[in-house]
Amino acid sequence: MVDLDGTLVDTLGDFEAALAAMLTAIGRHPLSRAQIERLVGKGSEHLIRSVLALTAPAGAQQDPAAQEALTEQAWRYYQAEYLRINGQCSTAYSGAEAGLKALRAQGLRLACLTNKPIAFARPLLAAKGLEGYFDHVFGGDSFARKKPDPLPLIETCRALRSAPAQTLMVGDSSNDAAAARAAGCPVVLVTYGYNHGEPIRAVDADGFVDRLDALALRAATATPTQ
Ligand SMILES: O=C(O)COP(=O)(O)O
Repeated sequence: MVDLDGTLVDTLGDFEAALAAMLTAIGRHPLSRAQIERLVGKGSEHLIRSVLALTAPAGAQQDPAAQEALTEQAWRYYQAEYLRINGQCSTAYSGAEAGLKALRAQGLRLACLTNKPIAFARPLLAAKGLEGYFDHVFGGDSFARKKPDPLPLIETCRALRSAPAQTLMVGDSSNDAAAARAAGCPVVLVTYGYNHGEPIRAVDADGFVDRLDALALRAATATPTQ
């Protein structure tokens, strides 16, 4: 199973554009890509709440009800804008499509498992010509809990009809690795993704690859995994 943001597609440009529109609409300044990179990977609700906390006017005290109302409003702006620009400011990583194609050619069943809402994930994969490689696509709202909880990985293994120990998670972050460890799945991390702005090689994983097509080459000589 393969993560989406930071693993298959570099989506920072989409996040930057959608967040800038949302922040401007509520009278705040846009964030830089470096700031956004640290916040991506834990789903949209976490992103919106973190962005609102980071851009809150200094010394401002808000009561919880007003804060919830602002979060709701921000989410509505963000969702509409993200759906509008989804895929326009993002690029599939070099080697991503070739890697998926080669893994499929080896007879492996593939799932995309992202914390992105499913309503964002499907159109993005379609826009980048990647949707057809997957037997299943699951988003952050497809199950009751998101990565780093093991539940989405366990459910994805079930959908793939593959035991967790035989099912490889490919991701770009400590979030993906923690979920894989908790689910009992082996995990390989790509070295070019976001990892919440932290160095990727410090993360506990079973391997690292610089390109997805390099992973496919390695899989061709190893035990079958999904
Ligand atoms: O947080 C997101 O929206 C995307 O997260 P992902 O790295 O699981 O694709």
